[in-house]
Amino acid sequence: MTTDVKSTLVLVRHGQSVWNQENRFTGWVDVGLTAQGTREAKKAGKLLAKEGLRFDIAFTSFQKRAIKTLWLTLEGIDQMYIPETKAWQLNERHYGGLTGLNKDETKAKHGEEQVHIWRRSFDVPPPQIDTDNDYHPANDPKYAAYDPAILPGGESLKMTTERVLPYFNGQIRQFLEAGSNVIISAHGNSLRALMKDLFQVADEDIPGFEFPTGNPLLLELGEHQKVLSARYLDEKRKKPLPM
Ligand SMILES: O=C(O)[C@@H](CO)OP(=O)(O)O
Repeated sequence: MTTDVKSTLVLVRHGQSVWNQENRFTGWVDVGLTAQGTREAKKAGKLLAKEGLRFDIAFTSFQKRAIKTLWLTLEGIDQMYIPETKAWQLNERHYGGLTGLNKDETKAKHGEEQVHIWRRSFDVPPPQIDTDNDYHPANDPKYAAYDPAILPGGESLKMTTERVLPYFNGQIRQFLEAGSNVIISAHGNSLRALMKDLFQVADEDIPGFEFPTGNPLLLELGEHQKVLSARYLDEKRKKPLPM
């Protein structure tokens, strides 16, 4: 173990979802895991079990693909007892007017480059949808308790960062500061928002980073949550890291 480690943070992107498999822009649509996604989440638990870590608290989104991934992962390490907080702020980036479209068909219509910009750029949002659109969270009973004005109808990664980071700083950082081990099960882009902050990735470099599904990223953190080490637990399915 690296010296001066104060806490451990594990970030896990949900296992493959039904719309990942169908190659559709998903965002806030609450699709479930596929059979492969379920296997990936169980494997995440097995990989974590080998690390012998004990977690103090878990966080996840309001979306069942991430919630189920958390549950299967915690089951795999026999730590289902830990407190678990769900927050919409950890949801996937809202894909606005692209929601539900097939990614390859969208490339054929708008070009590869435009689709890459929508998917991976820092500050280019997808087309916005109105609050009367079926895909707007204002029409989803899960978000009935929230003011529609704060719920997104299409977000860039930058906009996603603007709700993920205040949540992380206000609700999660205190546990890491106190030396607790924390697991967050979330989504490709809400996790990229966190990665950007934790690794201090420049806006222009963030398109180069993305999370594999169901592969826990284990971060050893020092003082003030400085990243001391980072590695994906499934070596064969890892992606580049900004360190
Ligand atoms: O569709 C989505 O919501 C996300 C994650 O699956 O896709 P992308 O890879 O385009 O960020």
